[in-house]
Amino acid sequence: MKVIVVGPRGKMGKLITQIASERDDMELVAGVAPAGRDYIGQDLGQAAMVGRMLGVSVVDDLESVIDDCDVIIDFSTKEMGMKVLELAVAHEKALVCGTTGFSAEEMQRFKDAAQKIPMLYAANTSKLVNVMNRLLEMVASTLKDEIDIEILEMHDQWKKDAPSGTSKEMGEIMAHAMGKELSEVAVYGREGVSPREPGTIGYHSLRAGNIPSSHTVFFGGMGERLEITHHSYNWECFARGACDCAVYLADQEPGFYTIQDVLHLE
Ligand SMILES: NC(=O)C1=CN([C@@H]2O[C@H](COP(=O)(O)OP(=O)(O)OC[C@H]3O[C@@H](n4cnc5c(N)ncnc54)[C@H](O)[C@@H]3O)[C@@H](O)[C@H]2O)C=CC1
Ligand SMILES: O=C(O)C1=N[C@H](C(=O)O)C[C@H](O)C1
Repeated sequence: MKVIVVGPRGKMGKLITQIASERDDMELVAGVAPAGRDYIGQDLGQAAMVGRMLGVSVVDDLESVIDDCDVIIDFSTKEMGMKVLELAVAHEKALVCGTTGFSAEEMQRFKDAAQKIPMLYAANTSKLVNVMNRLLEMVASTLKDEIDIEILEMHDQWKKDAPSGTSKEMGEIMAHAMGKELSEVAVYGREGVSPREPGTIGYHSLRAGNIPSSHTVFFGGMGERLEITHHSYNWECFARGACDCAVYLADQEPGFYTIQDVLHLE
């Protein structure tokens, strides 16, 4: 399975390159980075700091290498994500996108593309987060508006989007489990709002230092509280999951896939 990594110098891109280079079922064919970077033209192993040469290059033009691959893995920016999607459709290549921060309209473009290509979008490629999502669904569907739900997510100081893509997915899963849409129940920040509006899901984003990713959902009852938390210590769990998604997608027909399909969690 031949793969192109977009953003191979990023936190995720470096780890995806490292892990893909160690797997027998993946073959790296190129990295794609922004024009003007001093590592354009370098060996991908050197650019991604893998510690050895990989015998393929980093280029600044996806279109020049896209026909060499089976699957593109993109963890970059939402602007680049839209460009990658357009090229993937034009060249009928499978695409794994883990970038977050897309609008509802942009997300619809991924779904529309699935008519032509195998498309997998996952705001979080950690196995444990996706198991956690099932637990959240169970609590929300069992207790519905008997409980107050608050989500606290923490990430590094450089993260471009808030709230995180994962917390949006978690909110959607719990809102649907209660028979609602997230847009009806989400409240972003509660400073100055008292008392708490019943039936809402509160969002709180904290950005500090180099925290990789933490998500806690608080279920507040009367005289009791349940907290379900996932902490990542680094970005490895997401990169491993992204590689699993790419291998899964290489064998699929055009369609919209999620990590639930990869993990057989449906
Ligand atoms: N789905 C998941 O499990 C995860 C998703 N993410 C998301 O992935 C995205 C990237 O996260 P990080 O790696 O932490 O960011 P980062 O800022 O470390 O890396 C982004 C990379 O994209 C590259 N890039 C930007 N514009 C580009 C262009 N035009 N052409 C080619 N490359 C371009 C940058 O050069 C950089 O190397 C974010 O949206 C983040 O929220 C991050 C971790 C896990
Ligand atoms: O930017 C990150 O780091 C992460 N982003 C994703 C998100 O927005 O949910 C996934 C994970 O939390 C790490």
